[in-house]
Amino acid sequence: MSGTSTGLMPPADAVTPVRHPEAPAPGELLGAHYGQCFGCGGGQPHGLQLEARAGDGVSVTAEFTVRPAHQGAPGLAHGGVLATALDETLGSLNWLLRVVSVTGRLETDFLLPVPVDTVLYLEAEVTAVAGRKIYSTATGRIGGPDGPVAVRADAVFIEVKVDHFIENGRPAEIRAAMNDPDQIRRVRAFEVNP
Ligand SMILES: CCCCCCCCCCCCCCCC(=O)SCCNC(=O)CCNC(=O)[C@H](O)C(C)(C)COP(=O)(O)OP(=O)(O)OC[C@H]1O[C@@H](n2cnc3c(N)ncnc32)[C@H](O)[C@@H]1OP(=O)(O)O
Repeated sequence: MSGTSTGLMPPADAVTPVRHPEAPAPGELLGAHYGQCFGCGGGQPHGLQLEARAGDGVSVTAEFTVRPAHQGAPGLAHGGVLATALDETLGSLNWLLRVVSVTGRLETDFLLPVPVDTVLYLEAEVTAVAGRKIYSTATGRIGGPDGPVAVRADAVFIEVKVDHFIENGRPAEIRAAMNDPDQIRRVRAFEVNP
């Protein structure tokens, strides 16, 4: 069974998403938005270390290999980890729009069990934008990029300013991030005036 709740339906005044003219070229690796991110950061040994690439239009692709640290049942990926992979892939659409946004709502369908060592082939695209609300959808396939869909999600992300993180993040990590020129460079790729 699969369906989409009304909170995920774009309103009548929603517009077609526009790829930012300075977005990374199709095929380009996007890199982590934060080195300590559980979804994409290289500094998290048990994290997903998901690598996303720009696609055509306002879309991305990504791959994630399920490791033993990601189990829920014996030999199978935890559903929350799979939801994280979808969330992270959807979050990397920020690079294509060049806005900063956070997940407001994420609705996930789990269609097939995903064993440890499986590569999950993810695709995500923005479907509509209404003010600060960014509507998007993602799939995760197994067995190859054209294999069966194991997980899918619909989401609404909400555009925020960088202040969202500065005001809400734990001060020690915020200070470290603001003192890291590489982190500041990444934020500038999203926002003109971070
Ligand atoms: C120096 C440091 C640098 C760090 C540089 C990092 C940069 C790169 C970060 C990228 C990160 C990505 C990472 C992966 C994705 C996560 O995992 S993000 C983490 C999980 N998400 C969160 O923590 C979000 C927590 N929620 C919140 O903070 C607040 O609820 C939100 C989402 C900001 C919204 O609050 P708000 O700004 O007060 O918005 P509000 O005015 O209530 O609503 C605005 C509109 O959105 C709608 N809306 C709000 N919430 C929802 C919802 N849940 N469902 C549907 N619609 C909603 C409202 O109905 C409203 O619609 P309209 O009235 O305009 O039609």
